[in-house]
Amino acid sequence: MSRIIVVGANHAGTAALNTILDNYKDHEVIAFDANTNISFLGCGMALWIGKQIAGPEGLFYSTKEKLEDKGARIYMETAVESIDYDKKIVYAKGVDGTEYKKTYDKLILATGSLPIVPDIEGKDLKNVQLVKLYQNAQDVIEKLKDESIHEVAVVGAGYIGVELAEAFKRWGKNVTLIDCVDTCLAGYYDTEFTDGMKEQLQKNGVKLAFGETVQKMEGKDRVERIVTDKNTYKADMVILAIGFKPNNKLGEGKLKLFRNGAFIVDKQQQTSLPDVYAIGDCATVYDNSVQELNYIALASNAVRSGIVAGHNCCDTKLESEGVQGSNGISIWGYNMLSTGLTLAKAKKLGFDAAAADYEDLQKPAFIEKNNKVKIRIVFDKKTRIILGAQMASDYDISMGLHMFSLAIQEQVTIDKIKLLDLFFLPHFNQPYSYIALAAQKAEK
Ligand SMILES: Cc1cc2nc3c(=O)[nH]c(=O)nc-3n(C[C@H](O)[C@H](O)[C@H](O)COP(=O)(O)OP(=O)(O)OC[C@H]3O[C@@H](n4cnc5c(N)ncnc54)[C@H](O)[C@@H]3O)c2cc1C
Ligand SMILES: NC(=O)c1ccc[n+]([C@@H]2O[C@H](COP(=O)([O-])OP(=O)(O)OC[C@H]3O[C@@H](n4cnc5c(N)ncnc54)[C@H](O)[C@@H]3O)[C@@H](O)[C@H]2O)c1
Repeated sequence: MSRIIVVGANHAGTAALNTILDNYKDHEVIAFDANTNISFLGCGMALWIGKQIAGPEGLFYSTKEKLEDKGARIYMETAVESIDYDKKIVYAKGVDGTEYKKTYDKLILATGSLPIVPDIEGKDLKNVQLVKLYQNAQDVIEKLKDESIHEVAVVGAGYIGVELAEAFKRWGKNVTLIDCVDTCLAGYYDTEFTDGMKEQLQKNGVKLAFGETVQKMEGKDRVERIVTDKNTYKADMVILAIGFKPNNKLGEGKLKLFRNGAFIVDKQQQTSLPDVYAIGDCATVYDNSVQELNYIALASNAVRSGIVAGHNCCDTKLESEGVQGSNGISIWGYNMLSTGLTLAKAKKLGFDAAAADYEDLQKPAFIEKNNKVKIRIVFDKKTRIILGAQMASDYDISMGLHMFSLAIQEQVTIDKIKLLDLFFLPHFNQPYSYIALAAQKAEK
């Protein structure tokens, strides 16, 4: 019986474990996780902190017991400290001091990511918080109950920062959202779209400090102020949310790394060493929008990569379809979605790119309860291939984005969308869809 060891049992690890345990019976399956919990949905953290859900209970979909019932052996609060890749041995240590030495036939690294911490003065002051783990959310919620905390500064207006800005306003705190670039969500949307989110944040009382670089945080014991190159803001709590980096410690010097340190994997999730796979936030993805390797830390990518590695580990050849980095956000009911490249990013990467934009009502004008919707399709002017799409509305337009994700994956041209058969029912949409109308505006 061959032995598969999985290191890390959050989204990617759990997906791999379930794939192996549900489909294959002739393997001994062992997993180690350094944390106390499995499968924590960080995506629900802002909803929990913002009191939009009653508690964290629903934010977990698996446990040690569930996985062990299926036949695995799961060691929680047990960190893998080193791996001898030549002898195929994993060395781990539990919080109680117990040491483990286990050989493997196949190894899956699912060690995830770590929040990037800027190396600035004051980063170790009390109430300077990261938000990644279940325990981080618990800490933040405890601190929010402290009535002496009025001013919250959030550094990084990416996905986590924007979602948490809303959550803190829901507690009635004064929130300053700081980003070094001059808008929010700049990695995912062009200015024409981020302007809508800026407006939504301001309308709901979030103070925006965009285009400002944080230089230090000050305070005696607890943080009191945050200093940027342009201003100083009062801050009783500071959230650092400036992105993730891959947790690659176990592969250093042994596995080939991407430019940001992620384990380079092929479409079967195999690393540069045979029998060693890497999945989720610690690994690269194949990005169909640029047709090359990339790093995109998302739970959606993590679970798919776990499935792929699970099958390949058990000798069923399965290749990833690649990804587009499809993503979405909903802030006080304003929904934004994107996939692939923004126009700005496409141009920066050297594509001769253009955007086709359209704005409309979601439903026919005779429907009273109606919402504005905005769409942008980014395409390559030479090949006409769709490179990206962005959508925004206070209507739930999320399903529309999936089609663009597939279009990018399959390298569809924008001209194919112009007369595409899109269903119509007045309860949902218009006979002449804004998706097709946007495509028809694509310059020749
Ligand atoms: C606040 C927040 C909101 C998010 N919202 C979304 C969203 O809406 N949509 C989306 O797609 N993504 C979202 N994400 C990103 C998503 O959570 C990550 O992409 C996802 O968690 C990656 O899963 P993973 O299993 O690869 O890694 P991780 O979640 O980082 O898990 C890695 C696991 O490995 C364990 N581990 C690490 N090193 C060791 C070791 N040496 N030994 C043993 N165990 C180890 C850790 O304890 C951990 O359990 C969000 C993230 C955050 C923080
Ligand atoms: N809804 C979702 O899908 C969702 C929600 C939360 C997190 N996530 C994912 O989790 C990962 C981490 O999220 P995140 O919000 O930390 O990263 P992010 O990449 O979304 O945003 C980071 C932000 O920090 C800014 N920044 C970088 N360095 C800075 C500095 N020194 N000072 C000030 N600002 C700085 C960037 O300009 C960017 O706006 C991402 O991959 C994200 O996509 C996804």
